[in-house]
Amino acid sequence: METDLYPKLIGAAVLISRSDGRVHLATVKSMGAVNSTVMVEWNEGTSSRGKEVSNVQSINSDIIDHMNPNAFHEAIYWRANMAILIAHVAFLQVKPQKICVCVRKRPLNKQEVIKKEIDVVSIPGNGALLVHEPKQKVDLTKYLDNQVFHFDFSFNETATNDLVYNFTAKPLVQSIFEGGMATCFAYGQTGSGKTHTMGGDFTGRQQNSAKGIYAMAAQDVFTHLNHKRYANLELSAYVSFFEIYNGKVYDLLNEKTKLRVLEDDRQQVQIVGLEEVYVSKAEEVIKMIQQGSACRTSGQTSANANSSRSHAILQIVLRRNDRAATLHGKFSLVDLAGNERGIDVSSNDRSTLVETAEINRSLLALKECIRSLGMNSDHIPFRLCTLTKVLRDSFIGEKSRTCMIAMVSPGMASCEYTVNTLRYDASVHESMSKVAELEEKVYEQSQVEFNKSALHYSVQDVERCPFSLAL
Ligand SMILES: Nc1ncnc2c1ncn2[C@@H]1O[C@H](COP(=O)(O)OP(=O)(O)OP(=O)(O)O)[C@@H](O)[C@H]1O
Repeated sequence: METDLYPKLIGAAVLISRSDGRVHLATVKSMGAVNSTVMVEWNEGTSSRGKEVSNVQSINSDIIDHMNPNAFHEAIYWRANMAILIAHVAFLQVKPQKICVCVRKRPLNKQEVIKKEIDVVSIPGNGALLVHEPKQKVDLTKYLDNQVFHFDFSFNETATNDLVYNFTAKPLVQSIFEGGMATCFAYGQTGSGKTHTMGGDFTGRQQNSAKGIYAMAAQDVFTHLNHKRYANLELSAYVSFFEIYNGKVYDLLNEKTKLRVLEDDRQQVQIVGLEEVYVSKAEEVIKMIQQGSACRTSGQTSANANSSRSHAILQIVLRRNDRAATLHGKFSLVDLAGNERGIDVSSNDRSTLVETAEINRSLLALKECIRSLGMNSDHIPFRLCTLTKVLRDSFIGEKSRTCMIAMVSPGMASCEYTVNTLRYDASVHESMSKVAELEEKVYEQSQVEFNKSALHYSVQDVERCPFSLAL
């Protein structure tokens, strides 16, 4: 195998299937140049596990170059020559889903640990999540009500932003180059990790914007843009960054100028005067993320001292290099405001309560839109709020792709919110399943042939992963 291809595989997401039927999300950590070995790592419970697979046999450089999840075939074939371990790694065709619904649990934070909060969320893997909700019977005996939720993917507290990105937003980058609209939402209770996931890791109050999904998506957009496959499309990338606060739009790249949202006679929604900046490399986008995040509206809630009280939307827009700069594709990355019940907001101030009511109203409207989409309804209630209005074109059209990542806090004190978030996410997941079933049938006919019986994991899981490894 050509060793210069190794760096391109590092960080790639793999799905590992164990002989006992357990499935784990993993990443390629390193590639050994000497004897063609690959080291993969995954999380099991709270500990991290790794495995070295040796004797990598062949690799198709063209496919690795493209890293196109929609075009993966069995282009890479690795076989481990160990007695107990027979590894079969294959690039498989990843099914481009209309909507992917995932959940991510954050670790207990310092305050929760000091308060000796009990972790009530466990992630057994394979898209499942368990909430152990403490309840009381009428005779006052206490018991744990264990509720199970199922999603496309569930990430535990040890998952990195990289891993979450690989399974959620990364597959959507491709779709905007194919002329589609993609949207990735981070949803959850205030303080559950939405900004951490989208905007980047925090070290104290400092946010590392290069480590968030915004930046990773930008990086991938430039990787695609610079690839020979898309050269003839003659595309350029532009970025806009705005927030929706109390139903009003503010430009985060232009001193928080208040903007108007108008709908033209062709039902195209326009944000009048929104700054759309030409960008030529990911570093420029990272600077804009820092600039925009710094002026986002924040406040204090009972769960987060520095809570974002607005929906922030970063859009990476692809335009053709023609005179009209025709829109080719658009990726909207949305860090939603934290959902919190009005009575739990620490302040009794009327404006804070109005703010909370507005946040919850828009989140409900968003769910309604996604639900209507899931039911293939003729009427999608986009006009319910500003958030759904400005994202109108992200939902419509055959080529639109959406990913919803629900964040949950693990502490017992957050249990009620966690369950609410999961119900919201699960209902989105459920409403899309009818569409998914139909797509599944069509897709199965066009699926590349591979020996399903040799793989222990469910076909559905495999199709969603960039590539897979059976142990
Ligand atoms: N996966 C994680 N690993 C480590 N720390 C995390 C993780 N997720 C969140 N945190 C930490 O938890 C705190 C709150 O996270 P964050 O601000 O991202 O929450 P949020 O959901 O955006 O809240 P809000 O809606 O109030 O803005 C931050 O200090 C962040 O660093």
